[in-house]
Amino acid sequence: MINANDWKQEQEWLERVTEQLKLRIADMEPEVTGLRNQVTDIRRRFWEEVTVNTSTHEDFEETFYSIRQQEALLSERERSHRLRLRQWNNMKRLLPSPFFGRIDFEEDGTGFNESIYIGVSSFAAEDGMSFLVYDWRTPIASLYYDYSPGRVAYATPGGLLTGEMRLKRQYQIRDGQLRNVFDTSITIGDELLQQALGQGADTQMKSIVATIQKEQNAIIRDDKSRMLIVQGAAGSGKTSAAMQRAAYLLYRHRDRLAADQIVLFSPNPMFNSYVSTVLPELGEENIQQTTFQEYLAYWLEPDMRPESPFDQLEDVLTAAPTTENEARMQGIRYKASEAFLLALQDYAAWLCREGMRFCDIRFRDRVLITAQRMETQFYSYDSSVRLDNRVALLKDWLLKELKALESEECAATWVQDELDYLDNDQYDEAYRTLLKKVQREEVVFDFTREYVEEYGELRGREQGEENVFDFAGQEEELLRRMIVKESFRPLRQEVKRFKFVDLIGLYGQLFGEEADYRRMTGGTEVPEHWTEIGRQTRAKLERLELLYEDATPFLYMRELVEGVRRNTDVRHVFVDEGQDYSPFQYAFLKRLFPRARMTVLGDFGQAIFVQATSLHEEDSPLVRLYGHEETNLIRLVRSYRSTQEIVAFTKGMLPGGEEIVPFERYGGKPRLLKLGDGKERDERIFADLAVLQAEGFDSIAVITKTAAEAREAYDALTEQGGEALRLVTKETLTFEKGIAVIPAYLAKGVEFDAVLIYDASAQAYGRESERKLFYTACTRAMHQLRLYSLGEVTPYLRDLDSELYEMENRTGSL
Ligand SMILES: Nc1ncnc2c1ncn2[C@@H]1O[C@H](COP(=O)(O)OP(=O)(O)OP(=O)(O)O)[C@@H](O)[C@H]1O
Repeated sequence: MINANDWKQEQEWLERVTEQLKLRIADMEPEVTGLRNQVTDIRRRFWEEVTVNTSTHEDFEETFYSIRQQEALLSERERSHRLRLRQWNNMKRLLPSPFFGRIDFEEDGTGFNESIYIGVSSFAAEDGMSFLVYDWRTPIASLYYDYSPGRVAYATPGGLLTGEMRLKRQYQIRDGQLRNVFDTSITIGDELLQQALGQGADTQMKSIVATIQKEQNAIIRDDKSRMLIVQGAAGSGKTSAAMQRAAYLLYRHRDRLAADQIVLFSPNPMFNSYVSTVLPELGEENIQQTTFQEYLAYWLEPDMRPESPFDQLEDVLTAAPTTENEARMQGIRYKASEAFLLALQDYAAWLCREGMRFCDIRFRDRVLITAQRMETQFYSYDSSVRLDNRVALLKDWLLKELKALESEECAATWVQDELDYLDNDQYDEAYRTLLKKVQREEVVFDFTREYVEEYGELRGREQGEENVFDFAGQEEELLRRMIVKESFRPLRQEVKRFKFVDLIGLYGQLFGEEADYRRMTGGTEVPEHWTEIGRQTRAKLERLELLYEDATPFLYMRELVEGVRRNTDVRHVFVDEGQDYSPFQYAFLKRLFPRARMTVLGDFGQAIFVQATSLHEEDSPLVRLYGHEETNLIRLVRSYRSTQEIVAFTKGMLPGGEEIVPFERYGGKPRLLKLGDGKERDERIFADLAVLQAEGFDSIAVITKTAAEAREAYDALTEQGGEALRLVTKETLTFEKGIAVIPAYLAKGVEFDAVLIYDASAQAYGRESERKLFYTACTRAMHQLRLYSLGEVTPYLRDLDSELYEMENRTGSL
């Protein structure tokens, strides 16, 4: 705390800033409202203000300019309104807590010591010459996060500025009232951080701008790397850093970066809702949020059904040790690897020589163009032309062929049958609608104009002049063409969408005999259990299903064949829980977003999927993706989420966990309860839930291993009388307070006041491969962790110092 005099001065400064804010908010209100009204007014009267006359060329030109002028006026007002509204909203956001930090800084050579107050946005003095509050994202504010008092330096667009920091101070201001002031020397206020972390879990992630730590600041402000990789322990603030980084980037590049040019890949839909308020809280629009699964579904044909990653994981978790399951595991690993990516590239090269597969083009139960003809045509092209370009040539050829076939088809008997169905009214109706379309210049198909022109002309002649030729014959001919053209339309569209390529056949053909696979992919190494992997893959493909591990390679192969689809608008791709993506998926993302920088945040300690990617190795596929030069690898080892006791317990079960440093915040030790049977366990959990709620813990999770177990636990606890329980499934979209029953893999990325591990027995968590899943579940706890075990306890706790937790046996004694 500071002395009384300082306190008084700070109080006065706060009052001054608050008063200024209030004045400016009131002053600006009429301007903001005025601009909004003007915009509405211009929109409403847009056409009244425009002179529309298209009689002559000059009139037309005048009309054109008049519309352009009106448009320019509207967009100028809209821009001013947006700008002023933003300033106004920023001031309103500042009002309850105008600043949270201050540094006193004397820049070398100036002899002038300036007090810099830092808040969630900038607030300029009325003269516009100085700032009463600096936005936390300004270059000078980085001093606050990076240094303690003493010699300091910060980067500006004009170069490095050095000087002396004489003071660093933190404030707690609530509802405009000064509550606390701390002078800090080393890191940013342990006091503030203590208070922030001591609070209960929330259904929405909070912004951390007042307490960003130095190593997190490096992530937030990294503006140079093409690839930024953050390996951080559970609860080390990776997601928090990612969200503040988005806010920082939007601020720094406001003139050229919009919120929808940043995409965040989240672990599940519920997580999207959890982080969705951070940016609006910071005065920024939300960035695009999606899951990889959503992205796959978007790119795949609607009739393909990709498996969800959670179903894949469930299969892995519940798999008995059979050859079939072992093969699936091998398949997942292999299909996630760089080796498979390279194999597919080799496969594309092989397809240039042989093996392409096409689908017959069928029409009314007949084959119009056979796959065999396409193949012959395809391999007649110059062999130096790339695969996708050759496929494009074939597409053009097919469209031409279809045109010729279409003409021939006019004579077919089915066309006559259709013609017979048209009665006179339909003839006339068709004529009238077509005529209207032409008059409105909304000609949809080429034939319409042709038909209407000729038909109209014929009618004119019929009515006025002598009928010199066979009118009925001509009309029938036109209608025949119209009918055939309409029926061929879907064929043309399918050709344009490359439906003539048998993608499923192409992918399936890879998974045949081992020797064939080697031949097609240039001698690639083949994983163990190849025959079984192939059988499983093809069985799914036959049902138009794709295993999760196949979805990305399948899309990748499609791109090799049909050409790359790219999103060049997106400038930043953030991948949270980055350890859960395969090297293959990263390579795919890189191709998909060629103009984007990538930020990958994750924790290899929480790598629960078989296809996990290491984030911390200097020479991982992830580092190789953009190369060492363009990659920055940051490690976070300080964990903020859980109490010291919970971190000490959880890190003990993780190989390499010793390096994790807990933040000094204390609560009770984790409790391990050994119980006799399921009923006893459920009764005990039920009672514990009541106690925890009575102690004020609002957000509690009963974490299970699988979805089926979550359902069981939910039913059992509901039977005990628990009414307010919520079962979380992979479809759950929102994160809510109360008691959640949730499988561990869906609890990724989120946190709870108290966590109860439903089954911590060796039977549930016995395999080494599930250690990280167990660790992930336990690290969701902020304040309290309880583990319930029927029979033998999971071996992950075997080597733990028994001092790290409290053990309770059946009788309830410790
Ligand atoms: N600098 C900070 N100031 C205040 N709170 C922080 C800070 N850094 C992290 N936290 C808090 O720590 C908790 C964990 O943060 P976050 O969820 O970002 O961690 P994470 O590394 O993404 O965790 P995990 O990998 O386990 O999901 C959150 O409650 C967050 O608000």
